[in-house]
Amino acid sequence: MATVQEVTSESAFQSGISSLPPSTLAVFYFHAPWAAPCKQMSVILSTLASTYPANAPITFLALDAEELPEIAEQYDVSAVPFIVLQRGGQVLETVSGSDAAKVRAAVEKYAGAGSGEAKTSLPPAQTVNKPPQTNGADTNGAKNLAGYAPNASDPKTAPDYSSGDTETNKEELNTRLSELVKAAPVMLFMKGTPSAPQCGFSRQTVGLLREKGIRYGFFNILADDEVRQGLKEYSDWPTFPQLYVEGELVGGLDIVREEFENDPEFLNEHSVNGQKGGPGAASAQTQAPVAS
Ligand SMILES: N[C@@H](CCC(=O)N[C@@H](CS)C(=O)NCC(=O)O)C(=O)O
Repeated sequence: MATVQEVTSESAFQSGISSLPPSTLAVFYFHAPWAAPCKQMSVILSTLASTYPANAPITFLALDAEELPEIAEQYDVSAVPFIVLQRGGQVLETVSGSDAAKVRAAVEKYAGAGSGEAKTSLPPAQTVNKPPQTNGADTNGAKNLAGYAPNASDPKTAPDYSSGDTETNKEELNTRLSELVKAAPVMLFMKGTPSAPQCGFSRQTVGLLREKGIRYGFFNILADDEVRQGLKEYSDWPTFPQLYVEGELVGGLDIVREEFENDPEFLNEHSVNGQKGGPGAASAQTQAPVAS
């Protein structure tokens, strides 16, 4: 049966894909070790892979988006989990977030169904009735409810918010937010991505961080309305961007700009040239894509 192969270097990736027959469907799975939803997606993908025989014209490759930033950038990975389906060098489809049914439907659309003898049960492939998108500006459709409210977009299995679950859902959301704000030592919650900001305030904040050589992770709040609205309440801060250092809110663009003006040492230890750089500090700025 087919398995998911972890790719550990760019050269391994390049030689791996260049040796694929043009008819083989390649499924690239970008993940990050700290992103809880990736744990679930890893299980989903190995289960899905196991439904195909080893000699089927399909290959599953897993890539750590932070370890392999150039490949992640090449495929516009702005959030993890992120799945790319490619054949003959052409990207056919991408799936952002960890909706198992969506991933399975996409793979089956291009590779046909596997034997159906999955190691563990998978949700059936289905056309998901998505609720209306609240953010038209979402660039990649990323919506990461998985791990917190699986299949929330499926009306048959979506949690019933009217039946007294509200407190639990809020707790789950707050747990998720408290993890997200600490996902990297410096975390920027912004509209869009550093390479394609969707709002002038976010663009200027990215510009400042870049100018100062700060290493940071980012989260595109346009891709997740739950995080967008939840974070306002969680941090009692009504707008974006929001910059966090070690999980603590610094503020928006105005505050960040003020901090840089008033304190030449501000975020210095997180800069590429910072004294406390540690391993990897000499490398280029890290913009860790964060689960969204
Ligand atoms: N003065 C603010 C400007 C930020 C701002 O006004 N952001 C607005 C427009 S991009 C916002 O996030 N509104 C709430 C929302 O869109 O959810 C700052 O320093 O960050």
